[in-house]
Amino acid sequence: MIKVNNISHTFYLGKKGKETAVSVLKDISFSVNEGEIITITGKSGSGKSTLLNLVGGFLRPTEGEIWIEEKNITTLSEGDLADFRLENLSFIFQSFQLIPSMTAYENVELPLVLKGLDRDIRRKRVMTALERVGLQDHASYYPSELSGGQQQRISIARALVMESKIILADEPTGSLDSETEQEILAFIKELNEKENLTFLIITHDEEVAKIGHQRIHLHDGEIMKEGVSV
Ligand SMILES: Nc1ncnc2c1ncn2[C@@H]1O[C@H](COP(=O)(O)OP(=O)(O)OP(=O)(O)O)[C@@H](O)[C@H]1O
Repeated sequence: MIKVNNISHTFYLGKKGKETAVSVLKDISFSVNEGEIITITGKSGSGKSTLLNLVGGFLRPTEGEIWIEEKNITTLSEGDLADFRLENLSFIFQSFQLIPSMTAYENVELPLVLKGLDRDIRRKRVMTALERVGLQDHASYYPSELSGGQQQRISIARALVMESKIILADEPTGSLDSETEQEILAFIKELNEKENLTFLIITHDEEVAKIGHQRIHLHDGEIMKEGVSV
């Protein structure tokens, strides 16, 4: 389902002709099966976000290929990549990235508006997504009226509403207290088990990493250890 083949990534900083090369990822390979949770840990600066941005198609690798759902995304044009992302990938962020002036309902609805779907279809899908995260009664609340855990659930609903099978998560519990972190992790596990959703989660937290069926640890842009939980 996701295959990362010998990815390397280098950023070039400074003026053309005088660039400094910063090698951030070196020869990374792994694959993720449908319905699997993979967690990627590593210290700050180890390359986790860069790897997530590559798999999400926001960056193109300097070397190597990334295959998602049998498609080599590294060869897609910008337009095709944007369409592919919309159809196949959803994202969850540490900071939730909800729009403060929009209600929970409107935040979840937004990607469907961008997709150009009709109002009736949108309503059905938004209410189903809100039910799936247990917040159907909070549709008219603004983000500031919700707890951190509830805001993350709304951002998960916004990911679910797209009905993609793969969710990429960047420190999904990084802004939550430990009790709420456990609640959100249990919810991610439930979604994974009940709905066979695939998660790629980056985290610096070993506790969060434990939910991975497969675990990768990055050190200075290289895979240092891989593990399979028991
Ligand atoms: N756009 C960029 N241009 C140049 N260098 C970058 C860019 N993005 C990231 N880097 C560098 O790449 C390295 C890895 O950064 P990355 O954000 O992937 O690490 P990370 O493990 O996600 O860190 P954190 O946990 O702090 O978010 C860092 O040294 C960073 O300075």
